[in-house]
Amino acid sequence: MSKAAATHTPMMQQYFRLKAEIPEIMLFYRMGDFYELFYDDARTASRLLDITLTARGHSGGEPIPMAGIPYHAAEGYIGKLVRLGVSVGIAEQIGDPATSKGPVERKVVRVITPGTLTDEAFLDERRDNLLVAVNKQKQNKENLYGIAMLDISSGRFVVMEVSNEDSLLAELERIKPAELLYNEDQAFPDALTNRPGAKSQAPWHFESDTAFRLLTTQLKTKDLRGFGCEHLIVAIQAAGALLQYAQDTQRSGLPHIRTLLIEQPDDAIIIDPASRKNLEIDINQQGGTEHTLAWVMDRTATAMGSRLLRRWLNRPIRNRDTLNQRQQLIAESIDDYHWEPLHQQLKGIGDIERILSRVALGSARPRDLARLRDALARLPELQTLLTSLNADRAKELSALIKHYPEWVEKLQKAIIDNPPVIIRDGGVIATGYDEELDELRGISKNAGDYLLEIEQREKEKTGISTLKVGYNRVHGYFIEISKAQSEAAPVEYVRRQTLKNAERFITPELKEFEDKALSAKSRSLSREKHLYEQLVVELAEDLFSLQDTATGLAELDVLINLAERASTLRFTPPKLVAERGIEITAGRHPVVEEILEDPFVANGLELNSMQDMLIITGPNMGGKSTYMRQNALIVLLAHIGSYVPADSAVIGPVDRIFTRMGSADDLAGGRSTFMVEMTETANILHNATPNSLVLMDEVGRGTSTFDGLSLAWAAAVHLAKEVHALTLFATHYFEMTTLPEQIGSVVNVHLTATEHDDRIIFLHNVEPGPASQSYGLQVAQLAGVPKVVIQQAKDKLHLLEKESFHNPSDTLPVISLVESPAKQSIEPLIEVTSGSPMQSDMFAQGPSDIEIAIAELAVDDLTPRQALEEIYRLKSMLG
Ligand SMILES: Nc1ncnc2c1ncn2[C@@H]1O[C@H](COP(=O)(O)OP(=O)(O)OP(=O)(O)O)[C@@H](O)[C@H]1O
Repeated sequence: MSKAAATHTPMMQQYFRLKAEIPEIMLFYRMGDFYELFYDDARTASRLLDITLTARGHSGGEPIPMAGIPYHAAEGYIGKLVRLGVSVGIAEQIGDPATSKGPVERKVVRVITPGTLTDEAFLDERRDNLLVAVNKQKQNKENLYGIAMLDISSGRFVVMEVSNEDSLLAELERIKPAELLYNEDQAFPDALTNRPGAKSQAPWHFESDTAFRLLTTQLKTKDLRGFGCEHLIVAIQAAGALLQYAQDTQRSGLPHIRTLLIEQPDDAIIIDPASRKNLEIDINQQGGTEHTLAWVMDRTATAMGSRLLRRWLNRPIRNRDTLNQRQQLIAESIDDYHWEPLHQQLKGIGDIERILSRVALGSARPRDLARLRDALARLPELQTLLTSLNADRAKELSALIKHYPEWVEKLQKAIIDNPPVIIRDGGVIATGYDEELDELRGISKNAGDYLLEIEQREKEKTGISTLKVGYNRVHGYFIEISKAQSEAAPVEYVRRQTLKNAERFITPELKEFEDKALSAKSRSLSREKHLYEQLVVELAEDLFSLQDTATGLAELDVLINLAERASTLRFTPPKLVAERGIEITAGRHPVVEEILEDPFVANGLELNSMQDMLIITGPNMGGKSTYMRQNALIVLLAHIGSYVPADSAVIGPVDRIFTRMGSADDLAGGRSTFMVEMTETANILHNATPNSLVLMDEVGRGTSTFDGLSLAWAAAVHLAKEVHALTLFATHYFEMTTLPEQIGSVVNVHLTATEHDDRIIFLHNVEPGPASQSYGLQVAQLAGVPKVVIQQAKDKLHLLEKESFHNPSDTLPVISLVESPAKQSIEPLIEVTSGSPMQSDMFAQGPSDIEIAIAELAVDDLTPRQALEEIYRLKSMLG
């Protein structure tokens, strides 16, 4: 303790001791009915929570800044702080104030951090809340990254390793950690360390031996071989740091963490952060959840199902057997609407996954147990419904889910129908569950009746008419008999008090009643608490089996949900095949179709080894982006096991989905729109494979026409000739439509539109061949650009078209491909030839006559007179 601290009051000294245990964490220090915060914690809390900053006395001669939060309202404030990324430590009084010398003993009983939340009140029920640790190691000159993640509210604990920084960032974008721990001795990119909730940890947290010991102790195993991850050293070190942190914050065992799962990057379709954003899987471009794929696909009955569905959508898998098994269950559920009663049953199940974690951590609330009781009571009916499905996965899930008749009976007997939120004030345990509790409750409730009963009985027994039972605070319960009759009191009556006209007695029975009655209330409360805790402990003994049940129910919920969606939205089962390619007939965009009031125009797609790139042209607003995205979403849905919005779909292996689509500046990252566009393009060119689905939308539009077109061209050529990726390439550069003439596997398609009364009508049909017209001005008119501007644009367009006709060498470039001799050579040769009807580039015109004249002036050689003449000449050229 510092010298200054030594001059503090004993209470403040205790505060400092506790604060030193968790220096980085905001400390809530319990004082009676308040939590008090001091110094910087008080200042920060006052700012963040908008609460008054005051002072509590002086310490070391200085006023102590203080902010107070009422105990009963603490939950709301803590929730707000944690959502803002602040971790909170709770110091409770654990000593007995009556017997304490000096300040009552206090202890930090819990630390609540953004990534280790379990309370229902703090969590978003439809979103995983993950704690993640990352670690890095050089291996053969390459970096290897280890990632460990834990959902403490379900016990799911996963490790993985990735081999480069991009993959690391991509995984983090998928996982979206609420809190992220990284080794402070290692260099990580700003994109990682600047994430909200990122925290550096001392390097020794990541030591192998400690990690191994912690993990084997937690998982109760001798080594990690059983989990198949003993070779993932870098990830295991991260897992050790993570587990240590979780244990430190929970300050209790974590029995619900019992296994370690491995995610292999190759098991899933890889989606980089930009593509994830573009595809709007569960978060839209604005950061909301509306109009996303999850928004359409999620009608799950339980919150745990909803979270699992989001996990699936964010990590589509590639294992065809698993996917086919899911499809099989969906198919059977659609038959005869089997999904409907199952969905109804699941609705009554609730979020038992999170309830069970709270059971494991000993923090389950009465309503948790009531919900668990109601959920378990539904299992027999649900199991019966499941038996009507023959799919292998249905049988496996049924085996996982099980029955718990003893628990249903016990919980039904133990917990009242609608228990209060907390156990503190009692009223949770039902009558008839425990004799002792019933008796204690009976005493406090029926004390009056009982006393009358004793009085009546004693009167009859003794024949003393003046006998009555009474109570005062000093002497407690007594039997009072008038002086005159007091001699007739039986021998077991013990004299307690003599009054002027009466004697007061006590009997063993009354004494016993007194003991019971006086303490009945508090004893019934503590008995109730004890019984409750016992129930939670006993439940925890069945934890593993109950957790399996929750896992099975969550998956069943997702699959039943997919069956409902398929049936309601007219989806069909995709065929997953081993041959490369994608063939879709009448595909639809699941989200646009939902939002659109007009009918959605379905479009097919055919990509295979003979034809692996489509150049897509068509007017703005014609539906190019929609078409490209719908194909990516169909592929994605097929890889969670879902049916897809198409009349039919045959899908070969897909290892990655890349999208390069409209982007904004990355101002925070210091990158312009064009820079973002090119970074994403580079990523695709480097990493795409023949099995990758690549969507390129208007590549090159962020720079001058010549540069943009050249880049777009070169990128397309590289993808078509070198990578052979399955590519959809939308462009407004009409010149790109000549590519199929040079590369056999590239095909033109276009989105159709037609003109009616000078207005454009979009037909949204994908047809073979290039678009014949661009309709840019019509779309601008549609968008409300002022009439005079449209007219001016039309005039300019005519002029440009005329000039391009008369003076071909001044106009647009058409690019012809020179066979690229080597793999690296992706540079096209630009030849300036005839113009194009599609797009004219005002800025790409050659210099005007007047510009040429000015450029040719030899200014230094002119006399003043000649200079004046030149000015006249130039001016006349303007006229
Ligand atoms: N197949 C379709 N059926 C019905 N409506 C469609 C279809 N495709 C697109 N649309 C409608 O057209 C709008 C514009 O589509 P989209 O953004 O895909 O056009 P685009 O060709 O990519 O335009 P731009 O070139 O300006 O980016 C969509 O928001 C949707 O309302």
